Amino acid sequence: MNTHLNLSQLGWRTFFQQQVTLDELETTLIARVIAYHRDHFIAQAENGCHKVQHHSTQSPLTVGDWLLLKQHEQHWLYYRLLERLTVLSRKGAGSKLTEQLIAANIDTLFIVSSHNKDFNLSRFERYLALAHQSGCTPVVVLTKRDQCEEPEQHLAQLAELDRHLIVLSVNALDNLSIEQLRPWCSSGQTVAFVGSSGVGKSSLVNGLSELPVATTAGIREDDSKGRHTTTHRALHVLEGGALLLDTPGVRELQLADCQHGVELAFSEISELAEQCRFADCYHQQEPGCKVQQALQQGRLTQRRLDNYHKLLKEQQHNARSLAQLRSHDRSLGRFYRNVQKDMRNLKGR
Ligand SMILES: Nc1nc2c(ncn2[C@@H]2O[C@H](COP(=O)(O)OP(=O)(O)OP(=O)(O)O)[C@@H](O)[C@H]2O)c(=O)[nH]1
Ligand SMILES: [Zn+2]
Repeated sequence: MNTHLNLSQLGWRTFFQQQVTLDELETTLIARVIAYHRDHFIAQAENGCHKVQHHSTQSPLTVGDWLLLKQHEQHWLYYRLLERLTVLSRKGAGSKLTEQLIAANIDTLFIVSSHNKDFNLSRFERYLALAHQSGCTPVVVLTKRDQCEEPEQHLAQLAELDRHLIVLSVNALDNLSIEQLRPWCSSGQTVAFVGSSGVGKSSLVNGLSELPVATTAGIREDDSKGRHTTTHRALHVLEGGALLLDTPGVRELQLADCQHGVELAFSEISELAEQCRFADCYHQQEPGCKVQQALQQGRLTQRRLDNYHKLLKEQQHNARSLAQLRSHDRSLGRFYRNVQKDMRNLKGR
């Protein structure tokens, strides 16, 4: 990344500015996290990149976060995290339930799928719920238009899902075709791409970049022994000035604490459900169920209703497990504090 980006090119805007006091403006450095590691991160400020130590006791950070840093001798120290405009998170990998921050302050989430067997409405619904929950604007990009006989069919199905949804249909290998993505890629905007393997995400990214992203991906930094090491950079500048947020692992998205996002992604079902006779209607056999009525009248498909129930169930399961985990963490924290207090009391005796 060009080390001479100014704050607005890095995505700075009024929402963040309003959180900084006059005193902080004078005494701290504003920076954005562009790469993240277990015990330190790389933050980019107007005066260049800085390696900053981070401890597990400090609030968790993720790529895209805005921070205030304070100088101490030769080092920059993490001082304060600014409130996020959007945050993308997911359930932790494997059976261990933790909430993982994927990225923060993304403006546009490009949901990529191809115009072929990968095209799957339920998968779109999952991604849309996630985008809505995070606060990012979802833009669906259908690739491989050149290999599809009837791309219009897919467009019609997506319009049925949500007629306000922005859907672009492209040949990712044709630079003229991917110009359609440009309106979301201007300077100061932060974008990310999600979608299954092989749908054309890299092709899109490379088509939108001045340089192949792979060649710009390394950051050289000096480790504690003065050796040069290279780390993966998660924010890249696209042609036109947008920042591309690219981290591994966004592909196996699961829902966590995402009921609001599911309700937004299935807004017509939520609206119907509000009119059901019973407030706790399961939309199965209950009399006066507006959802079942819409199904029978062909205004709603069984597939969509099933996926709505499936995603809600999945997110409820995750949310419950997360709540248990948090309460466990809290009681563990209390236990440690009590032990520390006891030790102090013992020593003080
Ligand atoms: N004809 C055609 N081929 C495409 C298009 N988009 C991608 N491809 C091809 O599909 C293959 C996969 O594309 P990638 O861009 O690597 O897909 P990806 O989503 O980045 O895949 P992962 O890196 O596995 O996540 C490549 O051989 C591309 O050349 C398209 O719109 N039209
Ligand atoms: Zn009902």
